[in-house]
Amino acid sequence: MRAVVMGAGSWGTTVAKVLHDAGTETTLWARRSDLADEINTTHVNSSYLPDIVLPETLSATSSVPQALDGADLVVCASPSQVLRQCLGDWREYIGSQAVLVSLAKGIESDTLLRMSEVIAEVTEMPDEQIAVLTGPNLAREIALRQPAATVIACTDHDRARELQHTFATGYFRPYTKTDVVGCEIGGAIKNVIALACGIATGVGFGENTLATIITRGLAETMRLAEGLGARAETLAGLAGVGDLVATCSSPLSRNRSFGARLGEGQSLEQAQRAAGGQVAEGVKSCTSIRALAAKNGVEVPLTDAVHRICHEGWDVADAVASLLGRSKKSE
Ligand SMILES: NC(=O)C1=CN([C@@H]2O[C@H](COP(=O)(O)OP(=O)(O)OC[C@H]3O[C@@H](n4cnc5c(N)ncnc54)[C@H](O)[C@@H]3O)[C@@H](O)[C@H]2O)C=CC1
Ligand SMILES: O=C(CO)COP(=O)(O)O
Repeated sequence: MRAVVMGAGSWGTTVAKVLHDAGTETTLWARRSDLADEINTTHVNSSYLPDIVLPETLSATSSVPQALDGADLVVCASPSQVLRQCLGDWREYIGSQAVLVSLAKGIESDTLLRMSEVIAEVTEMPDEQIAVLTGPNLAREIALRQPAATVIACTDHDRARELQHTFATGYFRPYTKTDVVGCEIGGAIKNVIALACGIATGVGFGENTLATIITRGLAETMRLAEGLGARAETLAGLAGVGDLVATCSSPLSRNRSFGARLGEGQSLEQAQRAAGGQVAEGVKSCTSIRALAAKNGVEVPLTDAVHRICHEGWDVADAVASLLGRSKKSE
């Protein structure tokens, strides 16, 4: 088995380290040649994972043909909104028998497709060759080898089991699932809910507000996921509640931090500048998830409020009034 991780952001770099620790021969592809050089010579990715020393035998390249040559496992580590464009550049070098694993947590703008759907559309690979890895996995903690679990989902359970072995280490424990839809919807929405938690923290609201957002965010996630054919149990697991709790609670989350800056009064542009090139997927996915929900007749009031704060000029008071002024319901 030879693996390549396509994308040397914080999660791509970390997953390459996990695969290496799991005993899988792994190459990391970086868009920038200076970053590939830095990883090869200093074994550090100072742009995205400063202070983490990478294994000396983990090599990086910025050449797409070299990275993909002979790769059995292609891990797609680009942000959601550029994955299609990246796959277009990679497609001709991906072997017909290769297995593709998506790490991205988002819904594509305009098409409203999940990432595994984007991969299938661009590469024309069958579903049995496409999997998703998702769960409560803040990159820095995993890079420090702190224990955590994840989910590897593929419609072909045997394939998911093979990948489970490929990614398993003494600190990283993958579980398998066949519910790809539930896993991807859980991973995409939790970023939006983490933005909402960050906004609440930024304006100074406390734990009751956060617990309310997380719990009602989970309800919203389950409604949409089930509406799209997912199983409720998936959202009760690592890819749903697990990731939601980790992302909504941690100052390491880029989405939560982005939301906090908005809550403190920064503009979208100021918060984007402060993110320093790191992706907060929820900022774009709030709009695509809202549209996906509308298309399927599912109510997503928190996602709607985050979209309006990010893109329609609402302030937090508008969002609170709208959310708490909704018709009264049973839980
Ligand atoms: N960082 C984390 O803790 C985790 C991230 N993820 C997901 O992994 C995906 C990748 O995120 P990170 O590695 O964290 O990214 P990052 O925010 O650390 O780095 C940005 C990455 O995007 C690439 N990039 C930026 N603009 C691009 C463009 N126009 N074309 C191609 N590539 C471009 C950069 O080269 C870099 O690799 C995201 O969907 C994220 O939600 C999932 C689990 C954990
Ligand atoms: O997906 C993540 C943790 O599982 C990372 O979240 P952020 O993108 O908000 O940092």
